[in-house]
Amino acid sequence: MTQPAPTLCFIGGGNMARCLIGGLRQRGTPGHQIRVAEPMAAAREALQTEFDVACFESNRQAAEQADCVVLAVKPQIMHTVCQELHGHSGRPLWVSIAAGITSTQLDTWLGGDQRIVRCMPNTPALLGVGATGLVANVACHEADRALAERILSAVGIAVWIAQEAQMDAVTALSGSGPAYSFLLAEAMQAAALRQGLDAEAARRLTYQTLLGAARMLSESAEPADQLRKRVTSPGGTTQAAIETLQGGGFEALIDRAIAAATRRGAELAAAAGN
Ligand SMILES: NC(=O)C1=CN([C@@H]2O[C@H](COP(=O)(O)OP(=O)(O)OC[C@H]3O[C@@H](n4cnc5c(N)ncnc54)[C@H](OP(=O)(O)O)[C@@H]3O)[C@@H](O)[C@H]2O)C=CC1
Ligand SMILES: O=C(O)[C@@H]1CCC=N1
Repeated sequence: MTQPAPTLCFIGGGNMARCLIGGLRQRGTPGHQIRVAEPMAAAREALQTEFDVACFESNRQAAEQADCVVLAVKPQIMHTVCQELHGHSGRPLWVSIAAGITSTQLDTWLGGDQRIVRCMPNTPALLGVGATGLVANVACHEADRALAERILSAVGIAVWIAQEAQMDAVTALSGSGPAYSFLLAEAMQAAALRQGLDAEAARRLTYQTLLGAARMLSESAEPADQLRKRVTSPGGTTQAAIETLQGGGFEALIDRAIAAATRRGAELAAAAGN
């Protein structure tokens, strides 16, 4: 028997909410099942036009009768927003996408004894190829976990994480991860220009190369290091590039970047208070 479709409410209609809403709409969630609270009138109008969803200025009004409320505001204002939603009568499942903020903080701010799934999606959700890590608090039932997984797996893969303490690392890896790939794309294009390619050729060749590599990673049975070795002819061009990258501390730099992002998650939580 098919389950009845849940009503979702997004608190905050910014970048990440738009990616999730766009991904859900493109994959068949009807607009009338999605409500969005967004303070800016122009942004509400744009959301309504683009996605045919109901938009509200008031967070409480938007959250009314929702089965699941997705908290999609910045970590810095999450405390204030939760206080505003405190006492919500419908006892929805809360799904937070905020970096850093813990389920214990959310539970306290929302009044206690709340069912909360903390998750970390990423922007490729817009195209249905997102990657989300999730963790449920102890108050959640199997049905809550199933609902959260259903929502997030509609826009990509959803991976349950063993311990909430690991969510900052998930944020650093896959939440922020698309930006690392975009930075690589920017750097590759700039370098190609310096080697004499024109901008359009550099752009097209860079994008298709990253797309091809991503598809090989996800569709081939071989791990990344094997795929890399297949490109790297001994004494050839790739080896020259890889040696330059590794000589410059590429792996150590990535390690430090992911560690910095992980730390920043914990700092955001600490700054938000209890
Ligand atoms: N961007 C990303 O790639 C990812 C972001 N996240 C998380 O998603 C959350 C949102 O980030 P992001 O979408 O990038 O940020 P945005 O600033 O784009 O979105 C936040 C939205 O919340 C709105 N807002 C501000 N104040 C309130 C309020 N009091 N009540 C309701 N809505 C409000 C903002 O409106 P206005 O613009 O008018 O202030 C804005 O539209 C963050 O917690 C972030 O950690 C998670 C995964 C990936
Ligand atoms: O940069 C940020 O803090 C958010 C969380 C992950 C991606 N963007």
